[in-house]
Formats: sequence, structure tokens, C-alpha cells
Amino acid sequence: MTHDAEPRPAVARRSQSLKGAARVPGDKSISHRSFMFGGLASGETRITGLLEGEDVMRTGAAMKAMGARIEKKGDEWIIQGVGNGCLLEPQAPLDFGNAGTGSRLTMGLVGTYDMETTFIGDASLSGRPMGRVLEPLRQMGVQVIDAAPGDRMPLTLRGPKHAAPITYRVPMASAQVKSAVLLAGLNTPGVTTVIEPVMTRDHTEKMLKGFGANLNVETGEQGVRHIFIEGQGKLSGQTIAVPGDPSSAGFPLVAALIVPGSDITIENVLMNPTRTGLLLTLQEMGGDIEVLNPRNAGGEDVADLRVRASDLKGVKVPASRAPSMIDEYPVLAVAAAFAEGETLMQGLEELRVKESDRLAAVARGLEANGIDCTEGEATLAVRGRPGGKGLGGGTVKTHLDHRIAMSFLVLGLATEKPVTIDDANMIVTSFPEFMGLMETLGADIGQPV
Ligand SMILES: O=C(O)C1=C[C@@H](OP(=O)(O)O)[C@@H](O)[C@H](O)C1
Ligand SMILES: C=C(OP(=O)(O)O)C(=O)O
Repeated sequence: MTHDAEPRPAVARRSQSLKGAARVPGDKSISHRSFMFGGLASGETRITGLLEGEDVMRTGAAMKAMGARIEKKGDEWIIQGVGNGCLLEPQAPLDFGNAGTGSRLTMGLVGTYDMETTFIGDASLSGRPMGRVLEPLRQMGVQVIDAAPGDRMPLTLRGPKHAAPITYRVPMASAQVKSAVLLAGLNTPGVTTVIEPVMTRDHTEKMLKGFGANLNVETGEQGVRHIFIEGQGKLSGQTIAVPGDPSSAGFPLVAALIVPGSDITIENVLMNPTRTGLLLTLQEMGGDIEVLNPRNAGGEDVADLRVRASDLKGVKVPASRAPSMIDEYPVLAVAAAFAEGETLMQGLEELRVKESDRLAAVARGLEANGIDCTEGEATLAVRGRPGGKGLGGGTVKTHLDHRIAMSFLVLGLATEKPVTIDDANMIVTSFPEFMGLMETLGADIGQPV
């Protein structure tokens, strides 16, 4: 998709009960890292189950521009990596489209190389703060030779002849910042240390170890993690099966809870404990979600989720849970709109710097559809109306944000009146199969008339 594609509105209408089984696409975080680490490691990496969303494809294109060979054969992606320390200077700016993860992790990956790399993206990505990654990179000797005001993209990095290892305490709960520093450490002599006061998704640590990096984690008092990575070691190609994305699973999951009579199964969902906050919260709200066939696949826990329509009640979601469900708050707010009583979500400051200001975008979208809510600085309170009577009828501004788009389409499946979103284009960044999958389950989503 080009950055200036015409907006494509969509509408969701109250649906019959959702039924059937479905598989959501591969996890986005693991897919980005599979392309990155496979492109960097020596030898061949083979990937199945990769998310072929636009964000991930941009990461693949960036790795190709820096020397990796990437092709698809049948269901498998096959990568010939360059070898750690051997990325080539890209001949043109790297365009990351809408992807925070792709751009921030790649800044870490290439920042310490003695070469120039320019990062560009769409209007949403160009508005997001990059200083959180540039700050530790500067400490390692990386020069930011050009950037838009406020350390934003477009920006150009120039690495030093020899990067300096650092010890860096991540100041906000961010797996992207943690990962960027660890990846910069890969091309730096000595040991780079990341201190993570609040644990975030650990895919970088687990996968780098799998690729052969010398990486160790010590967990101290109150769960503070010290992650040590020794630079300039060898990484070797791996075989990876990417499990289903729990963030994408959140959409059919909430839809089945709120559409009366529904009974669906979502298969092969990643159950890494750093990603299961939504599941836990929905279960606390009274959601009938059965975890079936729990198993281990390629080093990650996965399971099938059977979900039946449920009477939900409001709960208080503690701030400490935010890292394990950070991308799921928009769809949780939709579930809360049908719950008895108030749902209070706390610790939401990071939602302000996602593809949109998600806290504001969710609050405005709920209000436009008659749902009573209060937006605080870092909190959202939603007072639900079980049955959805009188709700809906609004048009939601999506602000180039895929999760806002999908969440509000889910809302419209159970409100009395239809819900329209101003643009469905961005859904392809993380869940290209969304419309088809929801339709297969029985959801009524289409073009506005
Ligand atoms: O590391 C990752 O793969 C991600 C980390 C999170 O971002 P932050 O690090 O900004 O919290 C999350 O919102 C994003 O969708 C994916
Ligand atoms: C925040 C998200 O992604 P990113 O930061 O990679 O753009 C998301 O997918 O919800």
C-alpha cells in the first residue's frame, strides 16, 4: 500500500451468533524478529507461519536492502543471512511504512555499523517518538546526522568505527527499546547490559539465544531483569514456526464474547506469559474462554481458545498488567462497553505514542457510539451497557491505526446500530486476513452503502 492510498470506509452490523474455528496469522513481534535475525545470522533460516502483513514485509525489504537473500517457496520463507557484523550499507532510505517495531529494532540493529542509514515511514510513524531508541544509541557512539524535530523520522544514523558497550536502564516499559539496545550490542565489542525494571515481551531474548547469541538474563528483587549480551559472536540460521498472534486473536475473541449465542475456537495462539494479559482480564470479567490443548511449539507455549458468548462484568485492570496486553486495550474497551458496571484501565501512558494516541482515539470512538467513558491522563474508565441497546450509529476516526479500525468493527457486531470506520486500509499492516476471517465466522462487515 502506498502512503497516500484513498481512505476505504467499512461498516459492521449487528450479527448472528459467530460459529466455527479459525487460525489467526503469525505473531507480528516474532515475525519481524524472524526476518531480522534470519537476515543477520550466517547460513539458512526457514520460517513457517510468518505474518505476511505489511509491517513485516517492510522489515523483510529492509533486510534485503542490507544484503540478506529472502524468498518464499511454498509455505516457507527461506533466508540466506549475511553473518553477524556483515550488513551492507543500504543504497536508499529504508521505508518502514506504519511499523514502530520494524523501524526501532532496525535502528538498533544497524545503528552501530560504520555506515549511513536513513529511516522513513508514513504519517503515523513519522509522528512517533524515536528519541527513546536514539538516546541509548548516542551513548554507544552513534550519530544522528539528521532527524525531524523531536527526534522523529525521517532520520539518518551514522555509526562509529567502534561502538562502546553500555549499561542501559530502560526508562519506560518498552520491548522495542530493550530490543534495540540488545541488537546494537550484537555489533559492539564486550558486554552490553540492559536493565528492565518491568518485564515486557521477551521474544528478542528467547530468539537471540536460539540463534546462538551469548545472552544471559538475571532476575533480581521485584522482578528487575538484567540482560547481558556479548557482542560480535556468531549467529547461525534457524528453523522457526511462528505461532498465531494473541493480539490479532483478541478481535475474534472479543467478538465471540459480545455477540449473543457465539461459540468459536481460535487455534494455535501464542500463550507466552508476557502476552496473555487480555485473556486473563477477559476471564476475570466472566468471559467463557477455555484454554485447550496447551502445548509447546518451537520453544513457545501455544493453545487453542474456545470462546463462548458471556455476560461480562466490569473490572479494575491494574497498571502492572499493561506490558502484557499493551496492544489489546482498544479491543478490551470494546468488551467493556457490553459489561455490567465500570471497567477501569490503569497505566496506559504508552498508549499515547502508538500508531495513534490510542487512549484518545478509543475514547472518541466510544463516545461517537453512545458509550459512557472517561479518559484520564493514563487511564480509561468505560461504563458498559449489556445487550448494547441504543449503542452504535457513529463513525470512528482511525488515524492510520489498524487496532482502532479492527476494534471498532468488532464493536459494531453487537451494538444496536451499525458502526462505521473512516478507513480500513491499515488493517493490512498486522492482519490482512481480518475481514475474510471474521466473515467466515459469521460477522456482518462490509462497505457502507
Ligand atoms: O517489541 C515488539 O514487538 C512490540 C512492542 C510493543 O511496543 P513498545 O515497545 O513500544 O511497548 C508493542 O506495542 C508492539 O506492537 C510490538
Ligand atoms: C503498536 C503496534 O505496533 P508498532 O509499534 O510495531 O507499530 C501494534 O501493532 O499495536
